[in-house]
Amino acid sequence: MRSLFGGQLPAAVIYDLDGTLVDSVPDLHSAVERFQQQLGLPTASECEVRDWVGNGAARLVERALAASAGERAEALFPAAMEAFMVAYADTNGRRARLYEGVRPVLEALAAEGVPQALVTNKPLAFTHPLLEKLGIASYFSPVLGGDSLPAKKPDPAPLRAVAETLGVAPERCLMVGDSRNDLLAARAAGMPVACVSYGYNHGEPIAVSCPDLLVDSLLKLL
Ligand SMILES: O=C(O)COP(=O)(O)O
Ligand SMILES: [Mg+2]
Repeated sequence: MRSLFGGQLPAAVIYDLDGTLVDSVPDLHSAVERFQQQLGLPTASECEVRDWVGNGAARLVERALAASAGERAEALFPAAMEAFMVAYADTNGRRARLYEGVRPVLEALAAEGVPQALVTNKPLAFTHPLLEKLGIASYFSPVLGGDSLPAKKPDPAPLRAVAETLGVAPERCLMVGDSRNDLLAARAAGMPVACVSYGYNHGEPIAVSCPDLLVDSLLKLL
C-alpha cells in the first residue's frame, strides 16, 4: 500500500463492505430465496446470488426476478422489493463473517491514526446493524450507503464526498474494494484502488480490471 503513496501511508482509506470486509452472501441468499418462495418463483442458488450482488438491493432483486420470473419480472418488482427488504432485515448478519485479516488491518491503521471510511452500495438501514453485529462500526467515519446520495458506485460521487468530509485530496486516499464498481468509482474520483481477489465481481476475476494493487488478504496491505 505504501508503494502507491511514495512510501507513506495514505491520508485515508475508504472500504467497500460486501465481498471486501464481510462475506454477506449467505444472508443475502436467504433473503432472496425467501421472497422468491413467497411469490411462488423458483429459487436461486447461492452462487447465482454471489454474481448478482454489488449494485445495491434493487438491482439484486431485479436480477433475481430476471432469472426466475420471466415476463412477470417487471410487474412483480414492487412486491418482490418489499418482501426482500423485510426478509433481509431478518437475515442480515446471521451468517455474515468478517474475512481473514480485516480486524487486524482496521486496528493497525486506526493505531497509526489513518482515518477510515466506508462506502457501500448496501442500503444504509442494513449497513449500520451489520457493522454493529460484527463489532467494527467504530472504525469508520463517515459511512455512506447506496441510498445516502442520489448516485451510488460506480459513480464517483460517494468517494468524492468522503474525501471532502475528511478534508483530504482524493489522490491521497486509498479505495479498497472487490468489484469493478469500486474500481470505476475510484478511477473516476482520481483515487488509487486496491482490490481483494476473493470478493464478488459479477462472476469475473477482478484482476481483469487491473487494479493498482491486487491482494488475496487485507493483511497484504500492511
Ligand atoms: O450491492 C450491495 O448491496 C453490496 O454492495 P458493496 O459491495 O458496495 O458493499
Ligand atoms: Mg463489494
